[in-house]
Amino acid sequence: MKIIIAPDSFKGALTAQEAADAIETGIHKALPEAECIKVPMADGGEGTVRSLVDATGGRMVTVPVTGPLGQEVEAGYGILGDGKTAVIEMAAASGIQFVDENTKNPLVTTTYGTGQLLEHALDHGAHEVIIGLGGSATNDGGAGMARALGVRFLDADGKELPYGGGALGRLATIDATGLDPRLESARIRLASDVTNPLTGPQGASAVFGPQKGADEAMVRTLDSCLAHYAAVIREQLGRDVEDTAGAGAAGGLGAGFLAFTHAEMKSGVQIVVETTGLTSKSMGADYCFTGEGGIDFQTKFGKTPMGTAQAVKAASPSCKVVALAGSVGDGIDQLREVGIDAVFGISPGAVSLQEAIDHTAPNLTRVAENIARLIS
Ligand SMILES: O=C(O)[C@H](O)CO
Repeated sequence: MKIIIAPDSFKGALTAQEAADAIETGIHKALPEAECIKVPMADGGEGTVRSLVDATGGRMVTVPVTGPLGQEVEAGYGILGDGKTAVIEMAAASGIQFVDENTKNPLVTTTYGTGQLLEHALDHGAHEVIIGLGGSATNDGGAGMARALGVRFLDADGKELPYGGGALGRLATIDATGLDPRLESARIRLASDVTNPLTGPQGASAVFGPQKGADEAMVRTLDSCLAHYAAVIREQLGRDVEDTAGAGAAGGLGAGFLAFTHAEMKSGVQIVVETTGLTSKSMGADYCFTGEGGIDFQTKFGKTPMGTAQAVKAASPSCKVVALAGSVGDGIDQLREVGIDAVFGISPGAVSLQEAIDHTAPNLTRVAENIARLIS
């Protein structure tokens, strides 16, 4: 019997690799002969770098870069097992965790450090880069990222603008002549956590600005700065990035990548499926065990268990897909439509969140073993 084990991480408890190990232990207690193939998964959100590094036998690299407030921070990214693909989560360099209640200020925060990570990856031989967008402290449209890669953003007097989305209203000229030429040929795939446009009521500033410290007046300022930025990009670079789905991700970093590189925007789980080779590994599979910390109807909008189920069933239509979750929310019946045949909560009873987190591995093992006993 061939069983694919392809969970996401269980946030705060286990990496995807650790979750897969715990599930495998349970299955082997009941089905010692089963051929288990472990594929740590992710959907582009937090944990994606770790899962892809683990799934491909890659390695982590840590680099000092400029944090969102201009401070030095240590940021990690992954080089995958093929040695030529880098995976960067923008939040590692420019994330919300680097600011606090007193310092968060999306008028001034910058994605410069994300650009430095990308440059470091190119310097170390990456030809393909996967960038996870989301969890940012920034609202600068990716101008900081582009600046780190050689673009100059000038005001009407020809002076370089300071960091931050609040300065973009004064943008007069984009000088992209110094843009790193390696970006011409690098394949960049953006794994976005949202599909919002750059500006407007559904845009980066209106929807995500408040969580980064913007009040109503600041949201209006930031939104008009990004609209002006998009207009200058349109005029001077001939690219229209304002309304593209995902352009508003990570404070408009999506738009920055679309404006200054040949990046393609894709669903995060799709990128992970492609990179791990999940579909080909699933040929002839009888069962698939997937899972995530929390599962509910939203899982069908592109989260890991859904993307996993679709990839596995594309390879083996008769494969049964079982999802294990720390918490099971409303509407899980809807998940059958997207290929998840059954969902099991792993908690043994009413316990505190901390207890549930602490016991995630043995709980996964116990439930996987019991399901495997039914199968056997
Ligand atoms: O970083 C952000 O702005 C949100 O996570 C949406 O991408």
